[in-house]
Amino acid sequence: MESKNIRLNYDSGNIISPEIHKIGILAIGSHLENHGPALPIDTDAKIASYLALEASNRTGAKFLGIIYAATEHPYIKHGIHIKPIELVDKHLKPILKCAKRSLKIQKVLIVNGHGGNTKIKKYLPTIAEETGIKIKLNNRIVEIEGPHAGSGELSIGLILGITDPKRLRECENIREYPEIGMIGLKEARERDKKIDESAKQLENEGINADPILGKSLLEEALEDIIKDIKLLLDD
Ligand SMILES: Nc1nc(O)c(N)c(N[C@@H]2O[C@H](COP(=O)(O)O)[C@@H](O)[C@H]2O)n1
Ligand SMILES: [Fe+2]
Repeated sequence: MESKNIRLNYDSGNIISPEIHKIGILAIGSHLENHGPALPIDTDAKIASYLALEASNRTGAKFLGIIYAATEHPYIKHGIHIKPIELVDKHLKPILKCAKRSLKIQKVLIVNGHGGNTKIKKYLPTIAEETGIKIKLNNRIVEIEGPHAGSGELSIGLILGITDPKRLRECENIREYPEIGMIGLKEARERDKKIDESAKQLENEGINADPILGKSLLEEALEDIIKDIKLLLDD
């Protein structure tokens, strides 16, 4: 039951401005994607959720949770994904409309933790038009984390507590875990030059899970996310 005559304390707490309550932060990752033996299948969802919640805590913007699906090129066979248009129509648009209706959200920063989701960028103008919400997509962590399920994600996982350090040695077994660095995903490497380069990078450098690297990757991404929140606030 909604009570219209409650005056809410919009200026309370650690917030950058009372106007921040119009801004929502929505995480998107992948919950069903292989990341070798030392990382869970929902690594991308957990990394995106951590970044979205931490940015929300540091700025006061509203944390809107996470989308339950992800998209990917069909030739990258390391998880269960849906088509971009399905992700947009069945998951993204409904949650944005609900945030506007229930929380009076007017602007949303989507924090992405999965490489394949960068493809939703071309749908954002249409979604904004249809929902009346200003939308920005932040891919920073995906841009800087390096090869899939490689040193970057393993290091981030050490900070988040989702990497199993006892299984790091098994990451050398590419036959068993072809998704690591996408080294064993032959078709993906043939179809996408960037993926092939990323695989070669991991083959040359090997795996090195380092909490100092993990912390610096997360802080660099958070800095970029908070910059985007401030741009949305001023827009
Ligand atoms: N080029 C490219 N296309 C995709 O569709 C991808 N999923 C990726 N992934 C790259 O691998 C790293 C981690 O990926 P996830 O976040 O685990 O999907 C990162 O460097 C991505 O750019 N790359
Ligand atoms: Fe990942």
